[in-house]
Order: sequence, then structure tokens, then C-alpha cells
Amino acid sequence: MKKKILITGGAGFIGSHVVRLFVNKYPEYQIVNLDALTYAGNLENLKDIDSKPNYTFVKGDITNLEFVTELFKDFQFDGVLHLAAESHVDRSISDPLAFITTNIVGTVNLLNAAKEIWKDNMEGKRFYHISTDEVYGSLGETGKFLETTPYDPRSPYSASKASSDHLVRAYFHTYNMPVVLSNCSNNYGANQFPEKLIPLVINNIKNSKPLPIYGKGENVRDWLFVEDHALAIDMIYHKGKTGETYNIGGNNEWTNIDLVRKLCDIMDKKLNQKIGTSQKLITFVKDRAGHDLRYAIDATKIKNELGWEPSIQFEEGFEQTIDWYLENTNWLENILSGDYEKYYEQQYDKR
Ligand SMILES: Cc1cn([C@H]2C[C@H](O)[C@@H](COP(=O)(O)OP(=O)(O)O[C@H]3O[C@H](CO)[C@@H](O)[C@H](O)[C@H]3O)O2)c(=O)[nH]c1=O
Repeated sequence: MKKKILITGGAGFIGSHVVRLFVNKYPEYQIVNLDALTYAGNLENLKDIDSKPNYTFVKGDITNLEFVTELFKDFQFDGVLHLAAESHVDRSISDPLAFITTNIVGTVNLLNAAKEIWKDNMEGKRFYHISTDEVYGSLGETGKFLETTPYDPRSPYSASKASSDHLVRAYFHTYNMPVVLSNCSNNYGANQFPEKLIPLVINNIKNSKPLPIYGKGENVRDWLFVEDHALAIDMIYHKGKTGETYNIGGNNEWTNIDLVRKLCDIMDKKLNQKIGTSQKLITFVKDRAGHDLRYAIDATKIKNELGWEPSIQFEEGFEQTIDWYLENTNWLENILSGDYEKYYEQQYDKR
């Protein structure tokens, strides 16, 4: 019988790349994509694979325990890759409760449902929790996050993810749940909702709108191509050690202002504009509350134990990403027809 794998949040940004990889690479698995299709989830992201025989989509909310319990009973999953989450830091500042509910309660619902169907035999089962490097807090100008770095989350978003990480580990220690975790740095690539820095800047340049830079733009992020993240997830799901955590990063640090300037120059070339045109749109705005200064990942463990390292050079991935957003204007228009415009105006008004 085919192994049944549940991927939560599969219609979202990172989730859609993981679903595509698993559906194409593992015809011997039945992949079930569970997604609530909130503002950032979009089935258009998966239209190339949605008629494959080993793929099933289920619309549903992980915060609904009854629904989750029934789903696990019906499908009897062998494995879970849990990516469903509220993920935008700014939204967590205006509405923390949504993050607590989805990221913490939602994770516990999945853990409980898996525990229930696996209680007699955990052999060959796996619960993989996909998380963020933001749980480690903020670095100064030097140093990197290791798997042993103490947790120090500073936004409602990162606190909710830290909490869910702790709960997943608690289920490992208390109930012997066969768990594995990973914490990844900032991702870029196709399908990312344009509230995040890179697609937001691309979209705003296209529409000659201001490019809001929080504070002085000196905050540093470590950028990883999303398809490389999906490959790391595949490796960890299949080869990671039970109970372990793996940090994933791009070894590719940029200050926000340098990244945005680079993006502006590439966009000018692509739009046949004079170099410097897009940079004029850069607007320094009030800083994000509690804005973490720097994230950087030490990805030695995953390299040494599993042989993973980023395969796509930043220049190549970045160019590919920009082209994707320029070519997929319908995707941008469709996803923006939801609540984004309203949200964006509210964020911007506050500054
Ligand atoms: C949206 C926006 C962001 N920024 C800044 C804030 C951050 O320092 C940097 C990137 O912002 P964001 O794209 O929102 O991403 P960030 O807060 O780093 O968090 C991302 O990366 C995390 C991993 O580090 C993920 O866990 C989060 O889900 C993901 O949203 O750019 C601006 O200066 N202006 C903006 O308009």
C-alpha cells in the first residue's frame, strides 16, 4: 500500500514547493495537501501537479480539532510535514492571537491526532515540524545561530513558532513521538505573498509605488532560495535523526538596504529604465517594533550529517525570482485581490 503523507500549508509559499517536489519525486507516496486557503494560500501555485494521481487536496483548518482528528482517522497518515503557519511578523504585531491559535493550537491538534492514530505502533512514522531561525532571537554584528543556541523569540510570530517547537519536542520526550525539526532562514522565490520584502519591492517598483524600508535598512537577513529549502526538507524528512533539529541557511547575508538597491538596479534593466529610477522610490519609514537586527545560520550540522548545502547561487536564484514575478502578473493580481491592499494601506498609514 502507498505511504500516505500529509503536508500542511501546501498551498502557501514554501509548502507549494515542498508539495511539488514530493508529488513529482515520490509517485509511491500518496501526498495529501491540507490548507485552509487563507490570504497567502493559493491553489494556482500547484496547478501543474493538481491532476497527478498521487496528489489530493483537502481544504481545512488545523485549528479545528474535530476536523483534524477525522482527517487522520480517514487517511491513517504515515508521515506529517507541518508547514501551515501564520508567518508574517508585521501581522503578528497587529494580531498576535491569530498566530497563537494557528501556530500553537494548530500544531498541538496535529500532534494529538498523530499520537492517537500512531499510539499502537510508531514504527516508520514521522512528524516533521518546519520552523524558523527567528526563534533564536537577534544577533549582533557577529556570530551565527547553532541548533544549541538558546531560544530568545522577540515577536509574537517568533514566540508562537518557538512555542510550537517546544511542544513538538515535548511530545518526543513525553510520548516518544517520532519527531524531527528544522529552523530555516529567510526564503525567496516564486509564489511568495507580496507582503514579504522581496515580492513587495518587485510589485511596488512595477506600480511605481514607494519602497518602504524599515528604520535605516541596516537589518541583516540570510537569504535562501526556496527550492533549496524544499530539497533540505526532503533530506531531513527521509534521513534526519528522530528527535533532532537541523538549522538551514543560505550563507548569504544582506542588509535590507543593499538588497533592495540591488533589486532596484536589476528591475531598472528588466524594465528598460535608466539605472537609478527605481532607487528613487526607496522611502525610509518607521521601524518595525522590536525589529531583530540580524539573523545568520550555521548550517554545519545539516551539511556534515546529511550532505545538504545550497545548490543555487544567489545571483541565479534572484534573477529567476524576479523574472517569475514579472512573467506571472496574473498570479500577482489574483493574490492581491484579497485583503492585501487594505492591509498594506493600514500598515503604511501607521507610519
Ligand atoms: C515587509 C518589509 C520588510 N522590511 C524588512 C524587515 C526585515 O528586516 C526584512 C525582511 O522582512 P520580511 O520579508 O517581512 O521577513 P522577516 O521579518 O525577516 O521574516 C521572514 O523570514 C523568517 C525567517 O527568518 C520567516 O520565519 C518569516 O516567516 C518570514 O516572514 O525586511 C522592510 O524594511 N520593509 C518592508 O516593507
